[in-house]
Amino acid sequence: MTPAWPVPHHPSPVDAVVGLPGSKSLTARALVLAALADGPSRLVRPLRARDTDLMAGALRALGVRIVEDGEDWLVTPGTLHGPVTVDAGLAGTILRFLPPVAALADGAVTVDGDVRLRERPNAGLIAALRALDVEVDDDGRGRAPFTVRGTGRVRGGAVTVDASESSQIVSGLLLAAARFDAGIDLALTGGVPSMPHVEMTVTTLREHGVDVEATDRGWRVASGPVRALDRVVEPDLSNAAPFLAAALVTGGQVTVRDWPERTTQPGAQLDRLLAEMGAEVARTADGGLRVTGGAAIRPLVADLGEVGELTPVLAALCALADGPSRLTGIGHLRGHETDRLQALDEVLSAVGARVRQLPDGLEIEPGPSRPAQLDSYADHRMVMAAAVLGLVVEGVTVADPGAVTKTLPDFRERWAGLLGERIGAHS
Ligand SMILES: O=C(O)C1=C[C@@H](OP(=O)(O)O)[C@@H](O)[C@H](O)C1
Ligand SMILES: C=C(OP(=O)(O)O)C(=O)O
Repeated sequence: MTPAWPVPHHPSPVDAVVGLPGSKSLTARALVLAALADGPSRLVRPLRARDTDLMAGALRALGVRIVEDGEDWLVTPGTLHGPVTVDAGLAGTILRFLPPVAALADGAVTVDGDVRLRERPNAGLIAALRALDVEVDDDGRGRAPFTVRGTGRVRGGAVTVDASESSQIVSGLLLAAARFDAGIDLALTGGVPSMPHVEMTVTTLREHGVDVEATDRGWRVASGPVRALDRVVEPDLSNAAPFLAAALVTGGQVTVRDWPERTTQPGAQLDRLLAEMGAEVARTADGGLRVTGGAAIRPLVADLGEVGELTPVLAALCALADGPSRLTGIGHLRGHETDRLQALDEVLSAVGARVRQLPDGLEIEPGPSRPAQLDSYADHRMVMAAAVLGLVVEGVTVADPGAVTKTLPDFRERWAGLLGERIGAHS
């Protein structure tokens, strides 16, 4: 447990240009595909944070060579083998991307992690692996800890998958499928959240020369080699959310450097969403995204099913808006790092908003703000949401803010930099 964080109070307009480390989601995919490739790959500026370091550790344990070269990672595939126990921490990307890779290994691979990881839904993935004749020992509900007993090869072929609880179930199967004997013909039984993340998987696979196509009911991946590939990892646009939100909350201006022209990251939708909330959004001549806040924050009525991971910061903005908001399409957030609908209800209510939980979302009505001692819920994005609230709500503290190590270990130093403060002044 890290000591509680008194969140900086800074209602005056911020004016800052920030750069951000690599995308968690792109780093995870790049690592997995480099591990399954036909030669060595270089990852330039991968995210170095708990989720991605644990992913690298898991792949190393399976026989992949991953070494540092300055800020880069050099990945050299090896013969995948067990027996091994993998620490997935609290990472959904490891929980869902690693088991199909483990199925290609020879030997038992046990996946375990934090207490909360053991509650994160995964039944759809385990059922799909079993349908492909992969032996898996689990608690009967598909949750960690479970053991994949690989034989060095996976039959592959047609499989029906329930990915209604997480898009990562689809992504995990597609990422490894080119190495299955018959590839995969994946048909969905129901809906899937976070579609941009599945598109990110498809795009990343194609960049590695994998033949993948959308079908009527899902996706088909042909069996074949995964080409090795050197790649520069884009900055994490979801982690841009709290920094850009600071512009709205304080009526200031924040530019995020190196905003990609084209990307599959869901954070790219921040330009549209923040504009809906009253911000002025523009591209800068040198490739940044500049967000300027106005006199007030407009409420948001939106289906966030495609961009679920943006919800905590957007919900914090809703609590500071000039009218009631309604966020829907995010029932699956109950299975994230914490039950995010419950956590947001508690946090936003504590600072004075009136919150109503819906089966698939939240209604948020701003109220007179009040100081509050908040919890991080071991959730990086809840710490970031609290940081946004604390800019204008005086007296906000967050217990155990170290949760940010999941994707942005130096978040608090960066936040102090945004505000033109030195860390230590407030923490
Ligand atoms: O594939 C990925 O990298 C991710 C997919 C999404 O998962 P869910 O579909 O479970 O929400 C997203 O929320 C998560 O942060 C990252
Ligand atoms: C849901 C998230 O993470 P994970 O990859 O662990 O699912 C997230 O980062 O918001």
